[in-house]
Amino acid sequence: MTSQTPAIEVTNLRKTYQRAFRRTGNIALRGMDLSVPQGSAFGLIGPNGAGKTTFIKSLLGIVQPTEGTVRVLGGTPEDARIRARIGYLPERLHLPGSWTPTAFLATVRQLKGLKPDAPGHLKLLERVGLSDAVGRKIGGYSKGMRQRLGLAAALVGEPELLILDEPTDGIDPMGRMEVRRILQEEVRRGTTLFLNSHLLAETERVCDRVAILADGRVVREGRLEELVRGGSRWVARFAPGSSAEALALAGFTQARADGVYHVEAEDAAVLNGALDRARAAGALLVELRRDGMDLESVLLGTMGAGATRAEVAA
Ligand SMILES: Nc1ncnc2c1ncn2[C@@H]1O[C@H](COP(=O)(O)OP(=O)(O)OP(=O)(O)O)[C@@H](O)[C@H]1O
Repeated sequence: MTSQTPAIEVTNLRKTYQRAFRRTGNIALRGMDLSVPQGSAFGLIGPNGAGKTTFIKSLLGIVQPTEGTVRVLGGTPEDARIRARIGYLPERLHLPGSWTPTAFLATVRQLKGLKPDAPGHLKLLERVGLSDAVGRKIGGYSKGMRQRLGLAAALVGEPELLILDEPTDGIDPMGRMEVRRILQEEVRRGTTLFLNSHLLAETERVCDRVAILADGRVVREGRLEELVRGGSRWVARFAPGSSAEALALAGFTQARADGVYHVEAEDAAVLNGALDRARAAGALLVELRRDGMDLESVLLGTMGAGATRAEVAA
């Protein structure tokens, strides 16, 4: 695998779940194409039933595609050596209740064909906030604690690719922040992150690329900043007393009475030119931001007017 090889590459991926005693099956993926660059933090979003979990399971060889090709880390999901380089947190975790977390992590490590590393497991448990629960049986863990242990298991062996299906499900807001920090650390280490989360704010904070899956197809894909960018419009707020006429001459259009203006600028030079003219006319800039959308609005816009916020956030 060279540095140019995508971490994940699927072409024309189709999956139909056959149903017993029925002629037609459930179509989950209808010809999905996707390329995830190495080292990226990639978010998959889409409404319920779009095919996200089916896609993730296809990446791991858990679901057999009906048609199409899947390449992961330059190989196939069926190859055990490839799977050993992937850390996976499934949507529904099945953990052995009578085991201790260290015994569980040791087994995960063994299944990956790696040498034992008991001190490394204690560090991992500390990293996911479970140091106080090391001696307890997993059966007594809360939902959030189980999820944290699942994340620790996914991190065993410093994987090159982390595939996480709803990683913060059941985790409290403080815990979510800690998980986000861990994911960001992993991406800085060079790991490729593939995240399926219904918490769009989480995807927005962690990911640099996003794909929208709807009805088994990728309907939009790109850099997060490009998807959420509302074109070349900026929002500027000026201190009270700034002259509206001078600001209009500098290229700013008044948006609200409290000093909020819009300005069109396709690049930094144009933006700074407008700001220089405003300042030269005595206006004091208080706040400046791109007039962008959040990921929820992007998803709503992509899904069409019929989609509701509840549907897209589900
Ligand atoms: N084991 C299965 N047998 C039959 N149909 C299935 C199976 N798993 C998923 N499906 C169907 O495939 C479609 C896609 O489901 P999938 O779970 O991949 O979607 P999803 O985007 O992950 O949904 P959610 O956001 O609700 O978790 C749905 O219509 C679902 O009913």
